[in-house]
Amino acid sequence: MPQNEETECLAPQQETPMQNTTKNESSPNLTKIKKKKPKKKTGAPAEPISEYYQKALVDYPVSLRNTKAKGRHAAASGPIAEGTTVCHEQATAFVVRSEFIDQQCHVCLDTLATKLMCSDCKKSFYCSQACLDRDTTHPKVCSIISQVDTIGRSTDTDPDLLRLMVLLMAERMEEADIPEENKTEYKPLSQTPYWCVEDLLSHREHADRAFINVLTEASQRLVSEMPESMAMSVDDMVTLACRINSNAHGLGDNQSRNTDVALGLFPVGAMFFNHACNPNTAFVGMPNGQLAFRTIRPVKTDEELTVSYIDLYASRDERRQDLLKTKHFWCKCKRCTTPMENSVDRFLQSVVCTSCSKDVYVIPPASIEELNKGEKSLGETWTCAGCGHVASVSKVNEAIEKANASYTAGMYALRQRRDYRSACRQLEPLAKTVLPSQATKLPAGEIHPQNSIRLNASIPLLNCLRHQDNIKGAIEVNRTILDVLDEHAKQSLPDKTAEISDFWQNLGELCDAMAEQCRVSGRQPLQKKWYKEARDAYSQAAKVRAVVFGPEHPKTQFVERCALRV
Ligand SMILES: C[S@@+](CC[C@H](N)C(=O)[O-])C[C@H]1O[C@@H](n2cnc3c(N)ncnc32)[C@H](O)[C@@H]1O
Repeated sequence: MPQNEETECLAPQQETPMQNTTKNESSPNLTKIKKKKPKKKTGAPAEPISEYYQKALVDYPVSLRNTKAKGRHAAASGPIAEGTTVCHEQATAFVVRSEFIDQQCHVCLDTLATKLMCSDCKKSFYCSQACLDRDTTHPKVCSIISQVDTIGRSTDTDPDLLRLMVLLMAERMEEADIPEENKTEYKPLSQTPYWCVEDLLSHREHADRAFINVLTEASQRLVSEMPESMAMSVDDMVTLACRINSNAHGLGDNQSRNTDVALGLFPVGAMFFNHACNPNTAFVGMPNGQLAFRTIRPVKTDEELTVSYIDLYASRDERRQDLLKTKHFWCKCKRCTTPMENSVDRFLQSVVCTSCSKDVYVIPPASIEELNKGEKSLGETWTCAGCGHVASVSKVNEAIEKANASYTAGMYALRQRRDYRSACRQLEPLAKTVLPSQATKLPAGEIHPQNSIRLNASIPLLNCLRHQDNIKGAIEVNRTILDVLDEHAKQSLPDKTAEISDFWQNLGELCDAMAEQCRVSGRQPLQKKWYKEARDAYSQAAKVRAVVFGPEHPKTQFVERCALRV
């Protein structure tokens, strides 16, 4: 059922004008009139869920709901153990991102050893004749795809978005002949039909004017390359692009770390899995353009199944800004509504108290208006959540500004000058830290060990150290990252995520490399020690991946094989 986007979206921008209207209407007379209480959003059902979606999820322990308070969402129909698949879907369409276009198979997403390339557009790549034969859509869109990069460049539009639009329009064309009554038919793991895409929220009303303008131009150009049977109105194409922006999911490759190598539209998952900043479910890319939603913790009956659309370890202000900008809503999940002084969020953006050296000064979160304007008032003083010590904002902020300056300088050295030494000098002090579980007192007046800037600095630092062949240094940073993620998990954030498994795999590879160095230099006892460390790290990666991705997933099996090999 198409949704009413105005009532469905819980975006704050819509609430603000409504409040203003009430204010403007108040006149002296109104004091005599009883003010109507604003209607509270309740758990009452909104529109019923279409039969197709019920069938698509009938084999999973979920109940599909549509309430005024939460919109369409999935809840647990009974208690669910961690590591349970709660939705598994074949994309209506997906594309390999431009950056990886000749590195992954466009059908199964395997990393390409041998490459079969479409000789006409030179934009479509396959690992085997079997995959090439399975791609029955490509011949219909090949000539349009060959124009996408040129159109993207000249209109300043993302070519990946344009390619996905073209593939979706080809799917729409294929469906034109299916009788209406057959449209609710569902075959397990068959591609979700295009008509479901039209049920998705578009948030077009919130889209940037400049984005709509460039898309209008790009759509006009694309449509001129298409046969009439595939074309749709430019206006509908712009709405389709907005739907993709609000609902598409990234897909990782089949073997390695969590890089998004592809982008797909999965209407069932996108429609029923809302966001929470401390989710109980993760979405994971599967081979062949499929997406699975799997629980990462035990879930109680009736609990909503939620995923995170954004970086879990970003500060509250950063997460809110990201969600407002990209998804157009103000998150009201438990993590976001717990007072700062009781929430893990206070550590992600603050400085260790100079009086107790245990807790941090609470930095009040920004308001919607401040985030929309990009300006935040800091106030005069901040208070420590642990001992109540009051500090002047300028003092606390000095440490934050210093850390930000080091981070910016490090990233500039890395990205603009490829100066790995200088990048390391700037980033290293941010990455090194004493953790709360390892000391009774933390370094007073410094950014907290869990401050998000430390994680942001540690990841590029790891790459710099690897680049300089400083494997020992990289192992130390990798271990600190895992310890910081463990601290977060102790304060209720998930302890099993794709990122955590990636850092265990990374540690395994680094220890493996150390063992190899010892083998070459004939240091046998050390070689043994490093192999054991590598084995342990790969086994940890496998344990986490068995929950997040499932035991059958190629990524889980890959690290299991690594653990057996070393
Ligand atoms: C991928 S869709 C999620 C599915 C959505 N419930 C639907 O009915 O189509 C993303 C959009 O859902 C809404 N949404 C998701 N999580 C939300 C949350 N925690 N609070 C408010 N709105 C949310 C926002 O409008 C967001 O842009």
